[in-house]
Amino acid sequence: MSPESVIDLDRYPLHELDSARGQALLTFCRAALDFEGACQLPGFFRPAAVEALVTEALSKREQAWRTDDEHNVYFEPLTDDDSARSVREHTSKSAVAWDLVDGDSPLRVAYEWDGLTTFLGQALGMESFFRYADPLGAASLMIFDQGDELGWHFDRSPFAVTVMLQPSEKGGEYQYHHHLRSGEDQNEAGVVAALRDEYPGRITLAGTPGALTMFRGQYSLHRVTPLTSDQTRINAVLAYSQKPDDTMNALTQKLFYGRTA
Ligand SMILES: O=C(O)CCC(=O)C(=O)O
Ligand SMILES: [Fe+2]
Repeated sequence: MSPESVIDLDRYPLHELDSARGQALLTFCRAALDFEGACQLPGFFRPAAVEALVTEALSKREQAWRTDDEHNVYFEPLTDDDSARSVREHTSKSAVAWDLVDGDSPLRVAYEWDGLTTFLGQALGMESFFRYADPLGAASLMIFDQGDELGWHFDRSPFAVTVMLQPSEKGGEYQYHHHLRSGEDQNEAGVVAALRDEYPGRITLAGTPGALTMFRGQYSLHRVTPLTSDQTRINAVLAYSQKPDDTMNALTQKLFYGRTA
């Protein structure tokens, strides 16, 4: 399978980034990321690839690692005062690790193509940008069932990349508050207000099948709302690092995938 059969290069010319359309695409992505902290490209994966990946994810359900945890927005120890650290969030989902993804999976074909890595690094404005070398966490398939959600949180990584494969019917939406904090200002009052649904400017992104989303989740508080109907939400999470050959530590592997590798 070729990258071209997975990614719609007719619409998104990743193989010709120097062309006028390629440059316009990069300008569009950078502007969207600056403007609202996220850039969504609908129809990025072709329908046949999306369909194959939904089948693949569901066929690996038994091997997926199920997480069901309480945490705060910082993934730091919960406190019992009235700070943002004390607010309990819930996250549950099932993750199919990278080493379980098929050799000829459309996800592997896309992720391992340098053309995609180069494009994402340039769109996200990163001077150094590498595929993650982790055998479990490089690219994963995430499965959300009824009641599953990702509680409000800030990411550790400055950027994240996902591809929607099967949206949920009800709930399962990506919501965020753009730039709620910064490197200099934690804006704890704003965080507490957002957690109480009392902060303006909440943005909701509903992904369509095949849509690629880049977002900056380190300063934007975000979540995936609980799924309230039984249609499974499935997406792929593509991980990258600013360092070459970067991996997770064993503890993080255990937390996300239930094992080390
Ligand atoms: O599933 C999503 O749309 C968001 C994923 C996310 O926020 C994360 O993996 O930290
Ligand atoms: Fe996140």
